[in-house]
Amino acid sequence: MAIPNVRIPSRQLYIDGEWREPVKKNRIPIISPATEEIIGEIPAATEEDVDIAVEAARRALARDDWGSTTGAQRAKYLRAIAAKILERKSELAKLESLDCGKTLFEAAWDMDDVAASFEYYADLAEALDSKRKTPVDLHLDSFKTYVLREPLGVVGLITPWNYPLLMATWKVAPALAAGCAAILKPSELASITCLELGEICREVGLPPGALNILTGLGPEAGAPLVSHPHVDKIAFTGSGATGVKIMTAAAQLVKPVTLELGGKSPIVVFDDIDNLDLAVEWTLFGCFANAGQVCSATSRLILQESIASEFLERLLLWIKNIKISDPLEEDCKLGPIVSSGQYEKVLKFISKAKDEGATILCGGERPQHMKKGYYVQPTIITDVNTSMEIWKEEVFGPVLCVKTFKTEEEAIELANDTKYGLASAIMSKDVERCERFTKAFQTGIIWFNCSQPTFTQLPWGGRKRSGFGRDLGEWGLENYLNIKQVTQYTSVEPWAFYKSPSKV
Ligand SMILES: NC(=O)C1=CN([C@@H]2O[C@H](COP(=O)(O)OP(=O)(O)OC[C@H]3O[C@@H](n4cnc5c(N)ncnc54)[C@H](O)[C@@H]3O)[C@@H](O)[C@H]2O)C=CC1
Ligand SMILES: NCCCC(=O)O
Ligand code: NA
Repeated sequence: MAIPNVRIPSRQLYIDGEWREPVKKNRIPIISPATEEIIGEIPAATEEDVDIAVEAARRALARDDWGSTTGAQRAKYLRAIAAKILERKSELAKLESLDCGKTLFEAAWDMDDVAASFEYYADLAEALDSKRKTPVDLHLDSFKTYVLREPLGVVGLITPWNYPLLMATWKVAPALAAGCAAILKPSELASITCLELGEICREVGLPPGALNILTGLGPEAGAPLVSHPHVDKIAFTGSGATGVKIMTAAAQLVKPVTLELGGKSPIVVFDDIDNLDLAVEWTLFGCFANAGQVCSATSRLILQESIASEFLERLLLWIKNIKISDPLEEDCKLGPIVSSGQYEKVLKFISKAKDEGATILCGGERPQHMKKGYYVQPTIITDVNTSMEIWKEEVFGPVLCVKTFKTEEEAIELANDTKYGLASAIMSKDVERCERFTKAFQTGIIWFNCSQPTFTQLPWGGRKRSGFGRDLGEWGLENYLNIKQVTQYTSVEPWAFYKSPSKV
């Protein structure tokens, strides 16, 4: 096994610009998904710590060094954070790989994306200065009006373990760019790099309380954040079940939420593709990258019948080349699932598919050569029907299920046959057909002739049970802004709605 030359820092909660022991002094072990060993621990926040962090955030907003900053001033902090991420890229990538099991290559990719997101929102923070106050011309002599874009306030950011620092960044960077004070609650399954973000913020001198990081369990640290009366908004990425709990709790206070809740996304492959291998590779990447633990994973392959057997044969050949190993090993292309709970859940999905009559074309078990760790072979499931659980539910593992179609109408019907609506992909050389599918797909993200490439500038989010609201791009920034209209009466004439007593 590769021995990582990286030390896991021992950290406390990051509150008010300082490391602070949780009030109840609880800690949670970090379990390596590759070895099943305990490799460290993280602090476990509870309601008491949430209260302290919320107060620190409120004080930051009330202080000039954060609450009265211009976008350009905040951009300097964001750029300094980006620079530190890049400086520590190799160490952070290793920490993330150790923590959640993603391959070192993908973790390094993510760190580049993290730095790029901070840079991107630094640009948007600067641009915000000229858009902060926008006059609206009513073409009236007696009124002058304008619209202000202001920071929304204290925001709670609750994030998952599949892209630990990147998912946090998609929320932290725009929240800070907007001028909010934020409380980040990363997943208890992968918090190491999010705590390092705290250290980076301390080093770059981010004003105390602007960002607070509370690690801990969902019900203990996440739920009190959602129900806290002084948290003005919750932005969440994670499971549908938790999304429902968050929306229900937030509704009691009429608190706005944005929810990114994953999916069961289709990839539709037509027989007119010029290059079979190209389509095969995108199909694999779309479902097996990050061991399939991707909210937008295209985990339903909808394949034109005329090329089905040839396509599946090619898939099987390509799968043989996927190196399954410790994620820190060079060229590893498939690491373990994040935790024993998630591992068991993935295997249960596979065995239920078998019980329901589907065929496991390949994979379906732990790889023989991996004696320890939560590894699952890349798995392809055929003979699937639309009432099976494997067709309907998000697996969040390296499991692809396949159905064939004859006509375009049938393909669209199968693609949209899901309660989710995050992403869809189509592989075809017919541009007009791709455009017809763009209109027909009931999702927020559409890929043509690829699956998964994600760019900071573009909106990210879904519809149906995949949630609502958008991360990334300018839409990501809007999440953290309050829109305030100001209407000024400029006439010297009385309004004259009531009869003036002076005229009686
Ligand atoms: N949309 C996405 O990107 C993700 C989807 N998932 C889906 O969720 C399934 C389960 O994964 P989990 O880790 O259990 O996801 P989860 O939704 O429980 O966890 C996500 C975050 O929510 C927090 N949380 C949990 N309960 C909470 C509560 N009552 N109030 C406030 N915050 C709470 C967690 O601590 C974590 O920070 C996966 O199998 C997958 O299907 C998981 C991770 C990411
Ligand atoms: N490529 C980023 C995917 C993000 C997500 O799983 O939520
Ligand atoms: Na972990």
